[in-house]
Amino acid sequence: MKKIAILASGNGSNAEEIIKHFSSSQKAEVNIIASNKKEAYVLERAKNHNITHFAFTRQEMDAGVLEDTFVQRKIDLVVLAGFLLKIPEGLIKAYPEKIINVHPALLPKHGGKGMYGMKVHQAVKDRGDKETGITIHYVNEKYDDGRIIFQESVAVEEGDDAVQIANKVHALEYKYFPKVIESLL
Ligand SMILES: Nc1nc2c(c(=O)[nH]1)N[C@@H](CN(C=O)c1ccc(C(=O)N[C@@H](CCC(=O)O)C(=O)O)cc1)CN2
Ligand SMILES: NCC(=O)N[C@@H]1O[C@H](COP(=O)([O-])[O-])[C@@H](O)[C@H]1O
Repeated sequence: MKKIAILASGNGSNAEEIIKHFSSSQKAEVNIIASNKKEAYVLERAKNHNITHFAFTRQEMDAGVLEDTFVQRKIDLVVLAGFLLKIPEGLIKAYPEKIINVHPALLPKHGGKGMYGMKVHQAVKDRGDKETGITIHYVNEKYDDGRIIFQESVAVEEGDDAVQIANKVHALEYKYFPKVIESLL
């Protein structure tokens, strides 16, 4: 049974879709969920699904709590699902090409420091892009710079506001992220 760890900083709707996708799988399980925000709703979702979960501070992350925990639990794949801190070198070294992230745009467009959540969708709107989408990529030491694994696009229509764009992107995430994760295990 392959073991998945999820890192998230907020609501956790992607985490929930991943949990549901693997809930009856013989191949893999969501083994642990962790957040840098003790009040993040993703931790409530983990609790509701009886999945081990914990909160950590930036200092604890920089001291190696994530790689220590994940190596001890024999985690096979680390999944970033709305995680908003930079993954430190220690975790990347411990999990080379084993940390993946979903970005809510078609990288290299609208990526990098400061580009997360609604900020991304507002940028798509402000730029007047005719399409947006999702990018699933390996995580390296820079933001949104790792090797791209998968992209899917969706049209941005004239009257779409940032929230409507976000909803379209979320639909793509829920449809494809769990399947791409499964394909990597
Ligand atoms: N080493 C890496 N760490 C992370 C990556 C990555 O590619 N390499 N991806 C991000 C996820 N992400 C985009 O997909 C992303 C998340 C957050 C930011 C950002 O600018 N964060 C702010 C802090 C926000 C906060 O504390 O609430 C910042 O760094 O100032 C950019 C991109 C996850 N980690
Ligand atoms: N740059 C990183 C970034 O913006 N990630 C985005 O945060 C959202 C988290 O939603 P969720 O907590 O409901 O899954 C997702 O749309 C994800 O693509």
